[in-house]
Amino acid sequence: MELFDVTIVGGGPAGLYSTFYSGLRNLKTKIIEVQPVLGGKVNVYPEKVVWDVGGLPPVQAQVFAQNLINQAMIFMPTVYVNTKVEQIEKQGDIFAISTNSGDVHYSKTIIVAVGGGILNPIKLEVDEAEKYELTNLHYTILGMQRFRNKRVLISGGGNGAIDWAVELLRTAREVIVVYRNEQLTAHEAQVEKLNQHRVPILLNAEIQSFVSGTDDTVIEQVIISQNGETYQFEVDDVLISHGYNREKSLTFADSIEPKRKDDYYLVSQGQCATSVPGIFGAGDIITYDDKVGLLVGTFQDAVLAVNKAKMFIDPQADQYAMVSSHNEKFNEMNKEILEEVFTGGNK
Ligand SMILES: Cc1cc2nc3c(=O)[nH]c(=O)nc-3n(C[C@H](O)[C@H](O)[C@H](O)COP(=O)(O)OP(=O)(O)OC[C@H]3O[C@@H](n4cnc5c(N)ncnc54)[C@H](O)[C@@H]3O)c2cc1C
Repeated sequence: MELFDVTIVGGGPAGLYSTFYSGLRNLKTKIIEVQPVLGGKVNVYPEKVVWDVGGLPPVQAQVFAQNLINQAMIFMPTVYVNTKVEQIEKQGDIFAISTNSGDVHYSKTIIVAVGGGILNPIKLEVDEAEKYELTNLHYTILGMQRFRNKRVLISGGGNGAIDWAVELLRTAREVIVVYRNEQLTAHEAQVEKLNQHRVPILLNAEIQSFVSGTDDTVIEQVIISQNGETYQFEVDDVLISHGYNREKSLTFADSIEPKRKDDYYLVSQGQCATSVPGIFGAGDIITYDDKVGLLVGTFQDAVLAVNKAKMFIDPQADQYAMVSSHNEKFNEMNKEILEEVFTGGNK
């Protein structure tokens, strides 16, 4: 049995930064992620530009995710992907973490960083919709180029849908928004951008069916119903942004008390601590007063959670890590980086 100091469940921004910080604090670290790739929710918006992380120039989300992964790997943690944590139980002083592959991982502490859980897009309930998923019916956008000069119909009126509509204005020939409610619920400023570009927005409207062309798997027309009338739109692509269902797969065994009724959450106890000594939380999964559910919030949580884990294992430990400029761990790497700066890469 290999025992780790810290096991981080979830490889999104909170889990990745926890991994880095845990290494910085000399903790033997493991990270477990259910998806085949690390990065968490940031992988849902790879081409979006992220502006609101301090000290970082505006950066495409996919580059940002890769930077986070690179940083997390600096202290060579043990990494499991394609691995779903199913249950956590207490065995004496340590935790046993069971996964879908049947393996059990052992750890002195755990940082739960599962964000919104395992997210699956809410699918469209229209006859035979699945058959178009391999061609021009999308639930997320992995690259803008595909939509260059295309006519794209978007179904949805929340932040996700409207953010995509605004992004698509840069590449698509035409964007049409269809939403079943009376009013869009997205941020006003984004809606205003659509209005400025005179994007047709059909409210009280929903997709009723699709009409394929000669290729039976390609949508050529979308039939929309609105206030008892039906309308037909020629399209190149259809994007459905109706939100996500959260798979509540992670449970806590009876050896772990107290937990909330739905068996998914531990009772939170202020910032990043849970009611269970040795289990901490970071990122979107945890709540506390004035919690910031953004990337910057995940970093603060990660630092707090790791520091608490460190002090749980060693109550005499410093409360937080030495600042990076004084940290001996970076001495060698600093030399390389500075040499590169001074020589402009020409050694
Ligand atoms: C469209 C969109 C745009 C956004 N834009 C911005 C922005 O511009 N700026 C900003 O600051 N924030 C933005 N955010 C918010 C930001 O992405 C989140 O705050 C951040 O991703 C939360 O990180 P997290 O690590 O807590 O959770 P997540 O990113 O959700 O990561 C959690 C990870 O845990 C994994 N997981 C879940 N359950 C298990 C399990 N049982 N076993 C193993 N792994 C599991 C999941 O697969 C996932 O990879 C945006 C969010 C969205 C949806």
